[in-house]
Amino acid sequence: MMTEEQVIDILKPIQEPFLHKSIVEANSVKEIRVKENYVSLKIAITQANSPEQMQLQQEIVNTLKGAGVESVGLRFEQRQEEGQTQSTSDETKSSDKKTTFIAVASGKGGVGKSTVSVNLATSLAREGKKVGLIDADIYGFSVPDMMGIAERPKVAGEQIFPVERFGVKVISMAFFVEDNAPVIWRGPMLGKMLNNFFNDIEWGDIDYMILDLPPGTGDVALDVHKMLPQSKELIVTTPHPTAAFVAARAGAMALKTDHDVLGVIENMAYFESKKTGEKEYVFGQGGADKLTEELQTEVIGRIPLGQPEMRDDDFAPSVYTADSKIGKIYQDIAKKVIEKVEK
Ligand SMILES: Nc1ncnc2c1ncn2[C@@H]1O[C@H](COP(=O)(O)OP(=O)(O)OP(=O)(O)O)[C@@H](O)[C@H]1O
Repeated sequence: MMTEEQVIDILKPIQEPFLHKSIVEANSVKEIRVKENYVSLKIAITQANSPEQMQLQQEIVNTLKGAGVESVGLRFEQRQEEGQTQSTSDETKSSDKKTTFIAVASGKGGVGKSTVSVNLATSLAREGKKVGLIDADIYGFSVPDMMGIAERPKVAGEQIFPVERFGVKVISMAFFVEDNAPVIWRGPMLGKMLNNFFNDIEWGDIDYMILDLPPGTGDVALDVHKMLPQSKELIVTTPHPTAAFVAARAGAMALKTDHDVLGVIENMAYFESKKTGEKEYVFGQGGADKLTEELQTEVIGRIPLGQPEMRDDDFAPSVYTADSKIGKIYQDIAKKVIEKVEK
């Protein structure tokens, strides 16, 4: 049987991922228990529930097993400044109390719901918020491509860690299907999958959880409403009166299920000439105003037509940079959302 001192010796070469010194030297090993061929450890890490924690976990397990330990039990906790530690083992999931859920909905496809979800999430993160984004558009998931996400979530045992991009933690159905195969699921399966997105992912602390809903008022939208009675709704429409008319149905569903409608975002609201600054209302005018009247809410922002700049160094085809004109409009939208939620 191994002694505690021997375990410490074995752990010495392993680095604390954030402090760049050994976990032993950094006093990260808080508890050691050895019972026959079983070693149980409690480790304090600078950033609990991070991908680094997962790598450290693997390294510790592999190292101990390499030294002949048969089974390893590991618990992590958040490292505290004053040498005090607080267990986070029960807090790995997002704590619902603090998290504001915002479902982004539209009456029909193609109005820019996913583009708005992605840019709202990124802008909230730019405001310093902890943001999660669930691509709940499980039939037509597009968020990873839009944000230029190539990697897949890290998995450790039963834990799944969302992929982080521009400070936003992202989970999409795209991560779980092979080769972009279409998802053909029936209603009950969809609800189950959404449930998994909420409960089986290690979100950590989240201030704002954005949900990119499928277009329309189908099963998934309804499931989200049932599952998250507290979620707030943001409705995306184009300025065309017909689009707004269809969007009103999505809004009506939110209201019927007692959900708070935060407001309306009018996307593709106008085209602004770079030369003259003149605005052309390509898709008509008045749709969002009509919708807000109907839903007794307000227009949170109007986004003109325009594609994000293409950047080779940080490819994300649908994310507007912070200093671009549309990026700034999204920043104002994020500020307004924060003000409305936190006032
Ligand atoms: N303001 C805009 N200016 C120019 N193009 C835009 C704008 N907003 C969105 N688009 C483009 O319109 C297309 C549809 O956008 P997006 O996928 O976000 O819509 P959606 O409502 O989520 O669609 P679906 O419901 O089919 O997933 C995309 O190609 C997107 O790049």
